[in-house]
This record gives sequence, C-alpha cells and structure tokens, in this order.
Amino acid sequence: MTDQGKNSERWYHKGPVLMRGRQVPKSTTDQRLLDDKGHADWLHTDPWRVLRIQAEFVEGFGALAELGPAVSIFGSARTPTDSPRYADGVELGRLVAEAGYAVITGGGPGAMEAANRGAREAGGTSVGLGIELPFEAGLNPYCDLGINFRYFFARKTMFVKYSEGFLVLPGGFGTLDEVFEAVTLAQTGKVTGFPIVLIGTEYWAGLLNWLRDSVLEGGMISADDIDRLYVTDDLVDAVEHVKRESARVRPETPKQPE
Ligand SMILES: C/C(=C\CNc1ncnc2c1ncn2[C@@H]1O[C@H](COP(=O)(O)O)[C@@H](O)[C@H]1O)CO
Repeated sequence: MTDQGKNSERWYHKGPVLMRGRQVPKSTTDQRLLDDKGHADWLHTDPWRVLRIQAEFVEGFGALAELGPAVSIFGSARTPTDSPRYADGVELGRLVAEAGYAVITGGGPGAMEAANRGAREAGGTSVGLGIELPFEAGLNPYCDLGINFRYFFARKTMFVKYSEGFLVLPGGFGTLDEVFEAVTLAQTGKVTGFPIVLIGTEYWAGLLNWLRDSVLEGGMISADDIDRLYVTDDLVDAVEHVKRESARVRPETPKQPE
C-alpha cells in the first residue's frame, strides 16, 4: 500500500487499485481495522463477502476433485413427480449412471430430483449442487453428495468444471441460464469438446426456430453455433452423444460403476 503526493495530486495504491484526488481514502485499511471497536458491520461488506466467495470455491473444488467423470443434468424445478417428464428425468439419471458417470444436478426438486433419484437407484454417484434461495427447499433426498452454494456463479463454475457435458430436460429461466452459459463458454472457446444436449424436440423447437430465424438471420451468431446444441427425444441417444463427444476429446473412457 502506498500513499504519496505527486505533482500536488495525491494518489494511493490499495493492492492493484489506484486512487487519485478525491478517491484517496481519508484513512488506511489498518487504521480502520484497529479503530473499529465493537461493531460488526464490516461482516456485511464486500471485502468480507470476497472471503465467503473464495471459501465457496475452495469447498466446492475440495468436495468434487475426486468425483471422477460426471455429467450434469438440468431441468425445471417445477416438474411434477407424477409427470412423464419426471419419469424421463429418473430414466436419464439411471442411463447416465449406468454409463459410468456421476450425475450432477442443481440438487433441487422436479427434474433435478428425478435425475438424482435415477442415479441413486442405479447405484451411481448422485450429486446435488444446491443454491441458497429465499424460498429454500433444501437438497432433494436423492443426493448422496451435496453442497449448498450462496452464489450462483461459484456453483455454475462447478457444473462446468466437473462435468463432461450437459443434458438438459425442459425447464424455465434457471435451465435456460445454464444452457446459455454453457453454449457461450463453448462459443468463446473457454470450454472445448463440451456436449450440450437438449432433450425434447417439441419443447425446444420454438427456441431453436428463434435462434435460426432471428439470431442467426440477424448475424448475431454463426451457423455452427447452433450446431453446438444437440437436440433429441431419445434418452439413450442423448447419453450416447455425450459418450461420443467425451471419447473424441478425451482418450480415457468413463469408469464403469463398481
Ligand atoms: C422453484 C422451487 C425451488 C427452486 N429450487 C432450486 N434448487 C436448486 N436449483 C434450482 C432451483 N431453482 C432453479 N434452480 C436451478 O435452475 C434450474 C431450474 O430452473 P427452472 O427455472 O425451474 O428451469 C436447475 O437446473 C437448477 O440448477 C420450489 O419448487
């Protein structure tokens, strides 16, 4: 930390941050630390929040480092347990587990619960990366390994870092956010060989038509960007697509469950 006068203008370095003129603080960080008697407001400030964010990454990396090959399954938190879509989720979780992958979901209800349930029932590894929400429902009972995140962005890093692809059942904003994050990471080369499979041709048709007719037509994306989204109704084909892509980009094949 440096605090100096230079050409009559005061400047101050706080780590990588440069402050000049009126931006220069009236006190130093250590003054504030030592003068701060008795009140705990600092606990709710951004610098303290950064430590919690760091802790979330450290805990996530620590818990998932030895997971082995995994696939993330997304889909609506609102899928009713007695619906055909829930049954698809269970079947998909089972197929993914039988293919030797751990199943990672958002740990919530609906399609997430279905996929965790399928993985658990098939004897696979069932992981839930939950998110703290104001209307907290907690992790579904089919998660064998669960982490509850405060921050969406830390949690999203885990889905991409620890899975070899995304399988996406019908869903709403949360699901769309996960799809578009993955496809943006693929488009910008931040992830390579990362299959994204949309399950349900009828459900996704409107979105794909809009991507072709407006987004591609308007020159906002390229034709091969749309090809990053593989669409199918067939759950076996969905899992096979992930296996094919994994085998193409990673020489080692998934371990079979013991
Ligand atoms: C809506 C209800 C609970 C929400 N609980 C969630 N728990 C964990 N993850 C969630 C939750 N809601 C959304 N997500 C994430 O987004 C995707 C689903 O969002 P959608 O808008 O429902 O499509 C999902 O894949 C999660 O990662 C009470 O029923």
